[in-house]
Amino acid sequence: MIHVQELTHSFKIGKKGKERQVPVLKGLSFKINEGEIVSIVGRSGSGKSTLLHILAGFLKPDAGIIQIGNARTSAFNETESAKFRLDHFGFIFQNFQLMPGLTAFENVELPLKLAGVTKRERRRKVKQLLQLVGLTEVQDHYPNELSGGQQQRVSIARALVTDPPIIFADEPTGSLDSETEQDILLLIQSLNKSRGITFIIITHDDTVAETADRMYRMHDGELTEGGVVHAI
Ligand SMILES: Nc1ncnc2c1ncn2[C@@H]1O[C@H](COP(=O)(O)OP(=O)(O)OP(=O)(O)O)[C@@H](O)[C@H]1O
Repeated sequence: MIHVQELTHSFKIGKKGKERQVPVLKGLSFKINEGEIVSIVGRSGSGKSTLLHILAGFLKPDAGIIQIGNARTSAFNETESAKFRLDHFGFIFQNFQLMPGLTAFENVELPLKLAGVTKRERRRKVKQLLQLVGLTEVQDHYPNELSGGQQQRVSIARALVTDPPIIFADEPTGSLDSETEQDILLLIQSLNKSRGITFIIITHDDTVAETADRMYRMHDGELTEGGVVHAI
């Protein structure tokens, strides 16, 4: 369970001597249950990325409490945040963020290599995940030899390889056509069901957001649960 209370954050902008504080998160309180798919939807500039960076421990909030399971992560220092992130979070990005010089297999293997897992165990795990996401046939291809949907599958397998209980998906279908988008959203749903992984999907797209179990709308630094659609 992720429990966020009264989270606030602002950025300082403007020239030196003329800076002003711009509030970006204005006292957010919400919960995300274990094993849920939750979407956070909002227009560009509404504060979604800032919220993701804070939840994942890349950025310290000005104030507020974040509790993840038994951990009060908002009180962590940078080292504690980094360790917690490695153990608990996986990430999927709009532009996949694959290493261009590594094959699909090697991209998925990399986090295990960095964690010092034996070669034998790495092979077993990577093969199992590539099969799960339907990429066994193209495991020796480099990212530029794969379609967008296949690249996103590689990045999903890479996010899963360390068995994190929570995966942050930042515009996971933003670079995909609508058919491939459906495939990836179905894959997320099936991984959520089969492995109980919590997914937090950040998106500006209502259609994507509505595929989640629950949806929060971010508007002007505030969060409301449900599908209140604001005029564009
Ligand atoms: N490092 C920063 N310094 C100053 N202002 C920032 C910084 N990062 C973000 N902002 C501002 O905070 C607000 C929220 O930005 P954020 O990136 O969180 O929005 P978003 O909803 O993720 O947008 P997008 O969908 O375009 O990524 C914006 O007005 C942005 O200009």
